[in-house]
Amino acid sequence: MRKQPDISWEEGFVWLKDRLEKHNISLELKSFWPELKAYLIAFAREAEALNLTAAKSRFDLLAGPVYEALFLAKQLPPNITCADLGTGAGFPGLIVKIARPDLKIYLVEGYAPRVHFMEKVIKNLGLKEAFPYLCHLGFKDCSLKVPFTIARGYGNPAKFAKHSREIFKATQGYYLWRKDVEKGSLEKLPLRPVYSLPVPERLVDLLVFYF
Ligand SMILES: C[S@@+](CC[C@H](N)C(=O)[O-])C[C@H]1O[C@@H](n2cnc3c(N)ncnc32)[C@H](O)[C@@H]1O
Repeated sequence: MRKQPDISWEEGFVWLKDRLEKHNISLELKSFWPELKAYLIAFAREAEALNLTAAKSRFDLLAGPVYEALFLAKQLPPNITCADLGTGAGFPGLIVKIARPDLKIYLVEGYAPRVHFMEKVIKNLGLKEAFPYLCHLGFKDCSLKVPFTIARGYGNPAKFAKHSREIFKATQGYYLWRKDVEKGSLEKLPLRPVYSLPVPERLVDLLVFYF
């Protein structure tokens, strides 16, 4: 089968801006696009070395994790401190930070090379109040406490709720639940989300927990 040509960064910008506008996600993409693009280029370059499956194309990256992270970024209250659990190379936390500079974010990850990658990106972009944090949660002690947690792809919503509450003593958590990947039903969760928001045009719900 012939490989589809990918879109250019310019086309990607227009596509993403249109999608955000279409769904009333009022973020000023133009103001943080240079940092976002620089981060995604670094990610695409190193994803394989970090044992992360790179998105198949630039378009997949923008239409999937980036768009979902921006949807989440729009929902978060101003000036909060939060931790992204199992952030990998920075999804969604680093994207949220780039779009929402008012937030203080800890990027918690158990695999050291991914933490080193985020340290490098943060330094190169000159981001303030973004802190990669190496810890294998549930296996190593974690002294970090935060009022808010976020995550995507952390295994399942139950693990997210348990670690948010028990390890971080968080009072609220926002979880991007990929329903096609993480099977299960919300009825069976030990703690139900207070509400969930469908991410438009994705098989993803943003679950909002009060712990
Ligand atoms: C499926 S990846 C998802 C990465 C990213 N959040 C995303 O949406 O693309 C899960 C990540 O969580 C990390 N992780 C899983 N369990 C963890 C734990 N208990 N403590 C710290 N990191 C964990 C893994 O190392 C991996 O980088």
